[in-house]
Amino acid sequence: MAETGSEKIPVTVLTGYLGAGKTTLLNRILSEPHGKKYAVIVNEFGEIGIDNDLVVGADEEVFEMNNGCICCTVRGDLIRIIDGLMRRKGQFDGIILETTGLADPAPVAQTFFVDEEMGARTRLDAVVTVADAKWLNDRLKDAPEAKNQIAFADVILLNKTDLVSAEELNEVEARIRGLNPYARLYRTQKSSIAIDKVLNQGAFELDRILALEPAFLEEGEPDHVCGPDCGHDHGHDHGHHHDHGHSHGGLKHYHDEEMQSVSFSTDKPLDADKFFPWVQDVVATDGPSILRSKGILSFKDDPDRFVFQGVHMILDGDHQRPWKPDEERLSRIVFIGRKLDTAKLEQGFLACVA
Ligand SMILES: Nc1nc2c(ncn2[C@@H]2O[C@H](COP(=O)(O)OP(=O)(O)OP(=O)(O)O)[C@@H](O)[C@H]2O)c(=O)[nH]1
Repeated sequence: MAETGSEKIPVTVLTGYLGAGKTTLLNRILSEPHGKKYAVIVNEFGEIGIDNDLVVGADEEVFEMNNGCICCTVRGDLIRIIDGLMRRKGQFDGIILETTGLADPAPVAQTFFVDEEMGARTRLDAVVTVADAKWLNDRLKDAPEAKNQIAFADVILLNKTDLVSAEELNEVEARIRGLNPYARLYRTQKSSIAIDKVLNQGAFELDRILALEPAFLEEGEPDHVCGPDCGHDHGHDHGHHHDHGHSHGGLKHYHDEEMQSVSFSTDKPLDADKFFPWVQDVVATDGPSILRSKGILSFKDDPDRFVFQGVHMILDGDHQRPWKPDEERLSRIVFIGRKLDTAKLEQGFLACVA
């Protein structure tokens, strides 16, 4: 078992594939009247910082790490942020770290053991994985990260139970159990779960993880294969594969062989009557290759921020809150997927300007 010294700050790592329901869970946790104060760290995929803005109470508590995947380029950032938090000890009861949907949780968890300072001041409480009941089976076939997220979990939320039949649900649960028979598993809708099933679990078991990955405690860079243009010096490769983000001009592309993230923004108000038909058409046509889409939008004559979310072809959207007087009314949208036609997406988005 990991040490559970009471003076150490518990860290909950929230993981799960793109669009599974991590932010939904985070918002639930932060909205509950638990009387506790949590520091939230969000590691996001893409440069325009949408997740940060989707977290409730985002103003004072959320620390964002945008420039790269958490297991590689931003591990230093993570250590620095937590170091800063430690100086404010006593002001919060725990740290919740939401990783990008494409992160392998192993190197993230590793940070808390390999870095001496981190190990002395924090304890990894649990890796909580949100799994999308509708899409998990497909992702287990084509995304190694999805498999690792399940394998490393201490707690699994089998989410979006409303989108599948009872039979499909049993099937996906059996698949999860095949990969990880140990985790506590809960079936959820909209990540609805009692907070005490997720936080303060004392569940992260180093022994089990070492059985899965003997090199877990090795010093140095985490184990994965970087893309050809990563620019990082990795000492060894134990066969993980990971996606890395690289900024090219104004756009940020994430890619290994094929996964990429493209984002666009405009400060001109959008026309809702143009935007919705366009985005519906985009996901209807390219839904299988677009794994995730999301945006924060400013519509003409609308005082509220509109948050739009998509997972493959399923779209969701709602008014979030009024734009603040001093806030720049920037519309931002991100698409994450394979073989994206960037120019066409950009053109389509900009054509939605009112
Ligand atoms: N039908 C259905 N939709 C859900 C459920 N849980 C979450 N969603 C929706 O799924 C979409 C993605 O949810 P998020 O919580 O943003 O997912 P995420 O894992 O944080 O996504 P990334 O940060 O992009 O990886 C949103 O539109 C949610 O409203 C559920 O149980 N059922």
